[in-house]
Amino acid sequence: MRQYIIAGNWKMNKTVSESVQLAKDIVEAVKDVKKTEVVIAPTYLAAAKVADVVKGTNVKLAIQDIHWKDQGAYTGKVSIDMVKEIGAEYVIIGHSEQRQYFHETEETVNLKVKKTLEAGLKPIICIGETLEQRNGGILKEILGLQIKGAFKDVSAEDAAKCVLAYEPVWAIGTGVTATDEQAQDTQAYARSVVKEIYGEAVAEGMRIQYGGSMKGANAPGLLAQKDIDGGLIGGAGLKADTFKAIIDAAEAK
Ligand SMILES: O=C(CO)COP(=O)(O)O
Repeated sequence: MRQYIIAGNWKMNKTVSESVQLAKDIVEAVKDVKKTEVVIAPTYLAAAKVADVVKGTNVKLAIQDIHWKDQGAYTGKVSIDMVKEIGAEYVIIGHSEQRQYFHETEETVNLKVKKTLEAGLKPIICIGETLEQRNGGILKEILGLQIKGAFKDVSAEDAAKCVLAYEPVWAIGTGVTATDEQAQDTQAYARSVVKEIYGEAVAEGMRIQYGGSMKGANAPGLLAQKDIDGGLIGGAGLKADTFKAIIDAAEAK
């Protein structure tokens, strides 16, 4: 049985004080959640203060990105040691917004995955196709490249610590969700690629989140699918009650 993981990716939303407040609201809202792993990913600026809020609670901290170098002259970037020191457990890597707007490539995703694992933290590796790619019939090819690229030279033991997040680009922030069937079919395919690389045990153990306009109303249908093990939530993660509605759907399974 794979444990559901519901993660709120706050993206470039919330000031530091707003982030602290939202973290407090979420901690309070989920204090009785037992089965589901709950994760939040604030901005860099708010991360250390949010870390203090979630310490000792059942809410875990993720960071939205890292640089793969240990330290040095990389203006604007944050290293894995900085992230580790404040107690983050997860790092979101390869988000489609990073890929679209900030030159993220399969190679940089792979470097970040390896750096995160080396430091003992867990990557949430985002994959997903654009509408043009889906309509052009290259969905499987794209996912195959993304998954194989992310896991290049990563051992099976390390791969087993990773979470995959399938986020169709056309469903992010658009209000258009993949249907239960589209998400299930694609995620089953993603799992088959993991199996091809690492075999049955790693593939069956790996959690694969769905992301893209997930909310309380569509979460029960999505989370009922065999290969959907949670959600990476954008918009609905910015309020404790809408985030909690998705967690409730996971808890009810
Ligand atoms: O990109 C996402 C999470 O990383 C999904 O965002 P939305 O839930 O706003 O569509």
